[in-house]
Amino acid sequence: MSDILERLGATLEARKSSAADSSYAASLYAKGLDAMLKKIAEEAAETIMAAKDGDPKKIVYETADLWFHTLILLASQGLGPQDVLDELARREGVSGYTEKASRGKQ
Ligand SMILES: N=c1c2ncn([C@@H]3O[C@H](COP(=O)(O)OP(=O)(O)OP(=O)(O)O)[C@@H](O)[C@H]3O)c2ncn1[C@@H]1O[C@H](COP(=O)(O)O)[C@@H](O)[C@H]1O
Repeated sequence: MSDILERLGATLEARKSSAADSSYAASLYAKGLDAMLKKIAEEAAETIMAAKDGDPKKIVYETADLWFHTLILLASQGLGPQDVLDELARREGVSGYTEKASRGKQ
């Protein structure tokens, strides 16, 4: 896993036991699941708008915000970036068609 994802995942895990007013992540955990999901929806919309604008710097910036907020969601559910990387690794070399078919959705 990339070092930054590993460090950020560990930081976000630690923030789960921090006081709500001590950090941005801690405040979002305290607000609860709906607040986390709302931020993900907002950041996804901002990423889409950046792509529609065709602005590479904005796309990267907004995608970083989106990833960051999904990492908060993962941590809140007892998961971390390694879980997603493991899933991507599992899919390596498996075509979308094969994957869908194996789940009986084709
Ligand atoms: N990578 C990030 C990061 N990316 C985005 N953000 C915050 O996510 C929010 C993004 O929300 P918006 O773009 O909507 O901006 P906003 O209007 O300020 O947000 P709201 O007030 O609407 O929630 C901003 O407050 C950003 O500061 C981040 N906050 C923290 N991190 C990392 O998380 C670590 C822990 O952060 P704390 O929990 O603050 O200690 C830090 O050391 C950083 O490495």
